[in-house]
Amino acid sequence: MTISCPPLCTSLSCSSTAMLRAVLTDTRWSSDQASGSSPLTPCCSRTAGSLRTAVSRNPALGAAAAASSTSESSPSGGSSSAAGSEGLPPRSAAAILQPPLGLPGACAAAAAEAPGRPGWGCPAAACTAPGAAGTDRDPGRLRQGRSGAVPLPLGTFPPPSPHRRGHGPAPGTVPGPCGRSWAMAAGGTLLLNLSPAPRGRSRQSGALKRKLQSPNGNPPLKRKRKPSINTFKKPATEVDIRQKESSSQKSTPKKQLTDNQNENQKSKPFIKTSSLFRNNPDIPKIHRKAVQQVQENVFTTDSFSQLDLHPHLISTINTVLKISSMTSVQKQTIPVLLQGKDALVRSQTGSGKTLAYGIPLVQSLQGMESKIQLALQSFDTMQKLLKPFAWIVPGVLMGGEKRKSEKARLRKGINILISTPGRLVDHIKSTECIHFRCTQWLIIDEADRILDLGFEKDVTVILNALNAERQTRQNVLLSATLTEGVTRLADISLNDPVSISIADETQIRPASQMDGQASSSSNCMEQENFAVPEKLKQYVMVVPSKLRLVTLAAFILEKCKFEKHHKMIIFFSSCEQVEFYYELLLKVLSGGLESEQPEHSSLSSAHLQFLRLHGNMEQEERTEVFQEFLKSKTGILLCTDVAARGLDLPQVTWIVQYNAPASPAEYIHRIGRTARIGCHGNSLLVLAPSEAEYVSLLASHKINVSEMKMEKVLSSLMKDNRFKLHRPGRKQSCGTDPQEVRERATVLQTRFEDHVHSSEGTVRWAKKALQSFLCAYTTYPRNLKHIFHIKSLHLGHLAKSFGLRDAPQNLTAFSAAGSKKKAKPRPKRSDLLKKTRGKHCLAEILRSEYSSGMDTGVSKVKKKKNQRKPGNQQIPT
Ligand SMILES: Nc1ncnc2c1ncn2[C@@H]1O[C@H](COP(=O)(O)OP(=O)(O)OP(=O)(O)O)[C@@H](O)[C@H]1O
Repeated sequence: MTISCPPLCTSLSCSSTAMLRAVLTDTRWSSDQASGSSPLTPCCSRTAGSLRTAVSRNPALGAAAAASSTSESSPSGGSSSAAGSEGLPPRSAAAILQPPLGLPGACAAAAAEAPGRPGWGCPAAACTAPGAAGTDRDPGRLRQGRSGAVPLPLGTFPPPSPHRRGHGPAPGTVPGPCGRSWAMAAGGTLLLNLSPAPRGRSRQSGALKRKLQSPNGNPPLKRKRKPSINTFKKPATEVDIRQKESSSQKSTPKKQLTDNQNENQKSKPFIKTSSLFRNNPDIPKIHRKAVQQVQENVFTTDSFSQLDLHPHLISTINTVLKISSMTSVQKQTIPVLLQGKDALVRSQTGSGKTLAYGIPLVQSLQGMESKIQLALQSFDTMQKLLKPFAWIVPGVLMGGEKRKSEKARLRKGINILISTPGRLVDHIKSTECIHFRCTQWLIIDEADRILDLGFEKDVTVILNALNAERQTRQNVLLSATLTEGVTRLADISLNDPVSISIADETQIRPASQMDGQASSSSNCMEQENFAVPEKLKQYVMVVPSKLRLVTLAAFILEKCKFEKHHKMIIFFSSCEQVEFYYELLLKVLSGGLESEQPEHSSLSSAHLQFLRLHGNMEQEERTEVFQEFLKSKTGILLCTDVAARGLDLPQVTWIVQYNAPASPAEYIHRIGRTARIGCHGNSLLVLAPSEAEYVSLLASHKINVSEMKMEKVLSSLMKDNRFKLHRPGRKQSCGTDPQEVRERATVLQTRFEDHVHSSEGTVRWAKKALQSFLCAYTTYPRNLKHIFHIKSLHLGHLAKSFGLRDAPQNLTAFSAAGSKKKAKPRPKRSDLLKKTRGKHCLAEILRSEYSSGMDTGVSKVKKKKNQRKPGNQQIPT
């Protein structure tokens, strides 16, 4: 989004990964609703106009802006007089709002490409998103706000989806605004929305301690545990495994002499790996009705030269971007925006939405009279698009950079401002020179995400600020999914928008029809159908908790080691899990075990490159990781939902959802990181037996998934002799002998457990990861509680998937924190972790993911690697 600054802002866009791509230009904000089938359907008339007029805004801005515009200089690059102060005609401005992501996707790329441009490039830090704490979910107030003659009340947007989970964003996450040129960050409001204090949950405080409930209604699998680790009844084969492993190690001189780890292991007391394959709940048969998925044609045969664009722009598209024909969403959106209309655009992931608004935006701005010779500072797409139009200056506000330098940039003038909502609001409140008098475009990208993250309050502030200074503006609102909240946002931000939906079939109703009806988000969820890329194959695998870790490991080995040439993203529900599994998989799958099978050096040397990305990482490091994964042809990225939206990562072949997303919409965004722009891709959703019904939920949204069998995945271990159980006299392994597969899985599990139990620190680390998983689990929306209820989890089984041999004893209080308080608080509860702890934990997760970069209370993972090592005391708490 381009924000016109003192000197000049032409367009304003806010986006965060899930950002609101908002390009403010002239006058209005547009929103759409992709209803109906017809692509270009005039939207219902809106009352938003009144909103604009009604906006009151601190006059200070305008005045301040005017005053500030006296600054001089030219942008770093130097060229001319920047917009500065004097005399320079105000630049037109465009603003693009995106959800705060921390990832400067394209931005980072751009930054890298333009090293000489100070202050440019995606400042890593995510924007600050002042908490949306004040969110008002009352739809009635929303209506009032938009029609009234008063400024939009803060937080009157559509009720944020109550199901947003906190992680990931992963609840935190967002990959920052990266994938997209503009982004706005989400704010603290998120916390309130995402952490539905386990209402509706009747939990017994002690339940989590061991077994929360017997899976599938079977008799409790409770096993009595004594203090001794040898209490378990041991399955003969697994005892053997441990012993055999030990003896086989002894028989190999190399191992004894060269591997300290092995030595240490041998000296440890014998600890049995409990059975992985016993006492698991039955894997239910997946019942899913075959549904006809919504398909959208990505490409058209029409070329950009058919459009009335500046010849340099067409030439740039063809030669720099190397694109010749338009995608469907571009074909339908660009002409509408060129006509100066507002639009609400819904099109599937990876279909080219960025250029759908980027091209008309640049076309619009290149004609402006005040052409300031500023060095180009843009990222990726916008930077390339602007190549022939050097006078159009883009800028990014995303946090991660000192406010002072951002202010300096604003003072010099920016034509296209890309910002997260929180960061922009921060500047609106604290930067005197900022003004929106010349803002011609507002682009709100990833609108649904912005609302999910609870940024309605920030968006309201921005709308009021814009409307107070300029009534006319072209507005665009884009999203891959269209929720009730998005249509409400469209209603207040767009002016008589054209609704563009690429799906051949959609049942999304116009906002006008939703009023008074589908008020609950759950209803909305039930009704919305999502378009899935045609060449995306979706799989689901039901895996008992105990086997989750080894199955994931087997899957990674199969795809990334044996099949090779795969690039994989694995989604987790919390930052702590990402850190934990990153270290664990790195150490066990691609670390120190190689020397154990020199005879298989060709296989063992296959390089598994693990990366991780989450909101608790410093922005600078996130950017590095993003860039590394972007350029890599293979690799495994472990991440939270910070990478779920907006990121345009080429050549990703597999998306694994190790923890199920909180909504079908989030599912769509995650899988949308592959099969982009007509390419092939695959996705795998891992579910516990008790979660199998999620498949039906997906089917109700016309999302088809095929079943992948756990046994087949585990059989991949037959290809990796590191996990072979050496039995004297055993014949050469052949095929996929189920017994041997189980043995190998147990050997692998033992390796994981050995690593986790190698020190107190790693055990703590594992418990912490487990704890964060439970915390996240409590935040599934109420309408999904029948599928994801913490009472369905078996803590002992779950512990194994974190490499723990026993269920942690001290999670009761924590788990209670996430549940509804039922009985009277126990005496010392307040001193335990309890509710506040749970909420705090979740809050941290969320905040960290969507931080605008301004908050200070979140503990970030330090860049120094040793600080992240398991066992290190500085593990974030
Ligand atoms: N007309 C086109 N022809 C070929 N490639 C294109 C075209 N338009 C865009 N692309 C490429 O397609 C990829 C995806 O585009 P983009 O990121 O804009 O998708 P999106 O619809 O915004 O996805 P999401 O909803 O997941 O954010 C980008 O790499 C972009 O360069």
